[in-house]
Amino acid sequence: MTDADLRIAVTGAGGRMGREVIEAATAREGVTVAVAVNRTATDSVAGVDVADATRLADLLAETDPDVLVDFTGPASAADYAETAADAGVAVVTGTTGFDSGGTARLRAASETVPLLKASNFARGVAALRRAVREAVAAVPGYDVELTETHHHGKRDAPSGTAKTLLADVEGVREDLDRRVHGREDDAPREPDEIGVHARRAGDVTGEHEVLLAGNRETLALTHRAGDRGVFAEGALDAATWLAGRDPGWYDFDDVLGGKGDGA
Ligand SMILES: NC(=O)C1=CN([C@@H]2O[C@H](COP(=O)(O)OP(=O)(O)OC[C@H]3O[C@@H](n4cnc5c(N)ncnc54)[C@H](OP(=O)(O)O)[C@@H]3O)[C@@H](O)[C@H]2O)C=CC1
Ligand SMILES: O=C(O)C1=N[C@H](C(=O)O)C[C@H](O)C1
Repeated sequence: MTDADLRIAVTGAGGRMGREVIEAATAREGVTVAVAVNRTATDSVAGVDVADATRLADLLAETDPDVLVDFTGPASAADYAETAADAGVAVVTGTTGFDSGGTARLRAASETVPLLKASNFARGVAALRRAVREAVAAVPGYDVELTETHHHGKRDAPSGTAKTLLADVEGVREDLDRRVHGREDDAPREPDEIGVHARRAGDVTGEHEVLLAGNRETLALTHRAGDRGVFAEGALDAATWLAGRDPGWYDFDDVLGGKGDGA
């Protein structure tokens, strides 16, 4: 499927990311917002009417979009994914903060429809993840500290991207088996720790830094998102790629790596 015939549904249409997705979609040639919903009453966004989210199932049945794009909260994202699965609509979710039960609900939905989940839709973060895995492997024994900074409206901490990066580090360094969140103690750092620091301030869009230190040197790998458009564009790229795929669980690397292209 190409951009030319992509029709999307947007949940959380009144939120920071929902608005950004609608604005990016209406600006992108060939993409149509078929449905937009929000929990609380919301005026139209970029000329797109926003309906009450309780009507989502009916609206999906009426309009039959290709992909539902969700940036909401973990409880609603799981609900919306199930509603989309019931309607046979593919799901792209960028929502973060799922517990194991929420993730299991998404996994169950992915047995019925294609579902793509990513904690970060910036291409630079995909590159950061690769760089982090390579760097961590290249300097065994170095201390690893991860710091993320976000706007003061963000609810979940640490960020979904931070958790993804932590899993990446732990996948390479099995000796790092203890996440230390913040640091408040009277003891030196232990070698099995990964320090995790979440900062919330002002309107920072999103920053992630992985610091490696040892052997009289430091190496810092950092990504800064300039604005939310970068996430919205990545989510639309993901939606375009996902439409028409087989049911299953996909991530943003599948889109960037071209896995399954032409299918
Ligand atoms: N993967 C990525 O690249 C990115 C992911 N995110 C993630 O996207 C999510 C949303 O972020 P952001 O847009 O900044 O958040 P906002 O708080 O600005 O918006 C959240 C939206 O979700 C809705 N919502 C939240 N909880 C519920 C619920 N229980 N039931 C129904 N609707 C609900 C809100 O509705 P209402 O208006 O009624 O409150 C609102 O429309 C977060 O998890 C964030 O981490 C953010 C940026 C990039
Ligand atoms: O809530 C946000 O704003 C962001 N959330 C995502 C996360 O939790 O990693 C991605 C991005 O950093 C912005």
